[in-house]
Amino acid sequence: MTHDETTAGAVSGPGGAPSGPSPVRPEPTAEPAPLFSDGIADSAQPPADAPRSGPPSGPVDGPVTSAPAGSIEPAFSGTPAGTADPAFTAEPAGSVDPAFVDGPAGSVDPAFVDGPAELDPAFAAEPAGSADSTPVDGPAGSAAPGSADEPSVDLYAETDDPAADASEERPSPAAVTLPPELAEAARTLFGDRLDLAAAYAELLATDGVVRGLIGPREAPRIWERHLLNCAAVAERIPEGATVLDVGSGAGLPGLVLAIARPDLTVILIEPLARRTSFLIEAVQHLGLTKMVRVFRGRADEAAAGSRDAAPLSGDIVTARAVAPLDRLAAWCLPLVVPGGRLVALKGASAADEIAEHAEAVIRLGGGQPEVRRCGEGVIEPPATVIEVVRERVVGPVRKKAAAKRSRGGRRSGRGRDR
Ligand SMILES: C[S@@+](CC[C@H](N)C(=O)[O-])C[C@H]1O[C@@H](n2cnc3c(N)ncnc32)[C@H](O)[C@@H]1O
Repeated sequence: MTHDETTAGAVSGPGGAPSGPSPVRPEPTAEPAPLFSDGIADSAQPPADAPRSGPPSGPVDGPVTSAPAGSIEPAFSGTPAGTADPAFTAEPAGSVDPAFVDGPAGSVDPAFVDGPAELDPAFAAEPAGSADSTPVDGPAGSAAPGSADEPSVDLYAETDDPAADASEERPSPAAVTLPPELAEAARTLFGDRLDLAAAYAELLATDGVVRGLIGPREAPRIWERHLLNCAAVAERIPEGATVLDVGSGAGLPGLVLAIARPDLTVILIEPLARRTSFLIEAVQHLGLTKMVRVFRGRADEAAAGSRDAAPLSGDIVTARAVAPLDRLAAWCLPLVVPGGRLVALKGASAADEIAEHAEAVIRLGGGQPEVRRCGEGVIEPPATVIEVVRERVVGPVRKKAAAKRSRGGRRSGRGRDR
């Protein structure tokens, strides 16, 4: 069932508002129930455990070309019109046309494009040496080397000098040809949207690299490390769900999920200008404007809403390589409708993160975090996610408690002084 006609109206209100039964079913319906296990995948994180397909079953169809089906524009770049985003002045020369920031009129909700951009000072999620470590308005993000959530740490770390990237030759789309040994897995995960996935892979490997969003050495590994790994998570998402992808970066996993699952409504939440520009263009290029929107801002800004944008919430909130589980829960649970789930793509760190952060997650209104493996029998190793059901709506407890404590403290302090 396709919902390509889905519009912005499908986005529900504040995370805490909805009452009644959750639209989220506890188990996925998109595919026969996979053999979920609570065991930990060896790791789903590139590069250590890049997913590989199962043994190739006979001859494959050969390389998938990047030409997507009919509705997709043949070329990603073009002659844009509009206003340049000053943030683009820092872009590698010639790699990005600033006028593309706003995209063709009407294709992306302006309120989303122009969302607040200041970065969370606790922006430690921005990996070391990120190609895009300069936030639009906020403080430069400092990296958390070796932080636990990292499928992309290596991915981004390879592009710590965007200018250097820009000086490189534009990567060849051929670099991202679907390896024959992954073809079966790709067909299973993307079905008749495989051409669309190929178009996105090409975009990542060309514009994504040129614009410093991913490292040049990622290009040949895009299928195994990124597309298939992210697409495998689709089995955890119920039919027709609204998915918010926090810290989408170049579209992982949100854009991949939108490609693999046309029944979804997807909102990509990303604060950095260069990344949101890429996302907007990618959404347009792939012909996904009816089901995917781009919100420029932080997760907490998306949850809070503003005068121009209603608070966002979704049945499922995804995140990959964004923050450790406790911080992720603080950012993402307010975006999840009660009964819905946070689905955090993690690797070998999953069990450790749960051991370390489960208490914090529960304090924040989440249920006991669970490890799930996705894509078993399709990719090897399967993708590992941590899932957290939003069981309770928890207000800004810390702030209130802190204020009370602080008032009480001052009172008792004054008392003592008197
Ligand atoms: C390491 S990148 C991962 C990008 C993508 N998810 C991937 O797996 O390739 C982390 C992303 O999270 C975004 N981010 C960091 N803090 C955020 C916040 N508070 N709200 C939303 N996005 C955030 C950053 O801008 C960055 O694009």
